[in-house]
Amino acid sequence: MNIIRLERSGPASGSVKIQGSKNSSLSLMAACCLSDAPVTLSGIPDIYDIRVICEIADRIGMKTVRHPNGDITLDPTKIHNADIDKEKASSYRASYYFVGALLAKFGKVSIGFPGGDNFVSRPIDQHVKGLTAMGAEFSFHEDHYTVTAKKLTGADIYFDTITSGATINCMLAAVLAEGRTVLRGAAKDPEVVDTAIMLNAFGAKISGAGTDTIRIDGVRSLAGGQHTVIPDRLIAGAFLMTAGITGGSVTVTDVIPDHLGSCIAKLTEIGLQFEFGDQSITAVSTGTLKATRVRTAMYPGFATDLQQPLTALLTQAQGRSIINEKIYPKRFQHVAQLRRMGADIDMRGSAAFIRGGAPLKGSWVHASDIRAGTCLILAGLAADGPTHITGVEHIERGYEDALAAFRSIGVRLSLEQVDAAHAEEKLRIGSAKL
Ligand SMILES: CC(=O)N[C@H]1[C@@H](OP(=O)(O)OP(=O)(O)OC[C@H]2O[C@@H](n3ccc(=O)[nH]c3=O)[C@H](O)[C@@H]2O)O[C@H](CO)[C@@H](O)[C@@H]1O
Ligand SMILES: C=C(OP(=O)(O)O)C(=O)O
Repeated sequence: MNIIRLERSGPASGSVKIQGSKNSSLSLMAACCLSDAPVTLSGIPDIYDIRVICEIADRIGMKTVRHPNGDITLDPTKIHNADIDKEKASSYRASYYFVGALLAKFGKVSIGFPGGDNFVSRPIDQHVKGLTAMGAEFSFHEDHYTVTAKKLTGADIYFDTITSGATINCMLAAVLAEGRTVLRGAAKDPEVVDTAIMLNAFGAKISGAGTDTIRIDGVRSLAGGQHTVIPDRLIAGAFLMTAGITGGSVTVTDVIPDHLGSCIAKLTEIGLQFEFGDQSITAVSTGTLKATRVRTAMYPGFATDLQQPLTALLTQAQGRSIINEKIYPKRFQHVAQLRRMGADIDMRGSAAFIRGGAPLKGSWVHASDIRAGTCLILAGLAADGPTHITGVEHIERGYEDALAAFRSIGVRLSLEQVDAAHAEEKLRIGSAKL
């Protein structure tokens, strides 16, 4: 099996070109099914979830071609069924977008349950509620679910909670539905806006994306075209934090600075300084960090996907920090791993109390999901001795080439092959010491 080995590398220094957004790409790729002509997408990262989508697309008849310049062309003109491979659908989270994207055209979608990072509970009741209001019927089976709709009709939908997934899924379904759909309490995330911009360019009638009320007037068909995905604000945020934990200077390029507002505000409270270009942000840190309090929230609040790398950063901040995880109250799998490295963190319900300044020591640790992986890389940069991270496949779900990106700012890390039994033994010894 592969592991990442890294060690303290001094102040990070240099610049990183930020890849296209994973979460937006997942939505855009599925949204292409709505079109009646080929679509070319630029900036789609070459990551596990995208490769799975290409395989799913291939099986339903949507040919995808990755060009030498990295663009992907998807041809939805020959889609012949909406029977989505169960296992592939369950190997990543956002497979549910195929429901919204195929329901109007086929009247029935069969698909595996969503997978992806597991934070104990990730319900889809708001997807069910929204699509049901538009005329869909769900039926749940052991390893898959089916959604049928004789006709999709516009509806007034009040979400019970703010969800980017259900907002996008209902928006996709509404594009070819009959009449007007109004989504109230909609998510304002940049990924929602990116999807709406692309669909509008192809002929959809969506207004209000980026606010909490989105109106969609159904159209008969969409022409294809070209679209460039937005940059990955979550990867960019984690690189800014790398400057903080190493006392260095890191520039992220090809970003949209506005998408990182709450992250930058929080890092400023902690003591980082920033310079902005039109499409770049430089974070500078002396390495002296102040404790803070943070509550995760939906956009434009502090993103839950940045909570894990922030936890690593706060283990090195002077004083007591409190992180309150409001989106996924149990998203703290990384805490046990940080404790193994010497971090002083108490958990009370959905809050982590971090006494900053405890020295970290390199250890064997497991990345249970993408952002836990980023968190452990950051912690490893503040630790004495080498850190060995297992669960590399989770990190690879989010990063096109995490090693190259971290190396470009001077981080010393490598991918090593080890015997799985050896890694398990090392992790077992580490947890027995806790
Ligand atoms: C592929 C993708 O884009 N993943 C992101 C997306 O996940 P995902 O789209 O799954 O997350 P949502 O925005 O839907 O979830 C936000 C909140 O709504 C709740 N909820 C969601 C749906 C539902 O039907 N019922 C319900 O109660 C969730 O439990 C959570 O508390 O947004 C999350 C929150 O920003 C991020 O962590 C993920 O990286
Ligand atoms: C939770 C995440 O992804 P997903 O929703 O795809 O599991 C993430 O990107 O941090």
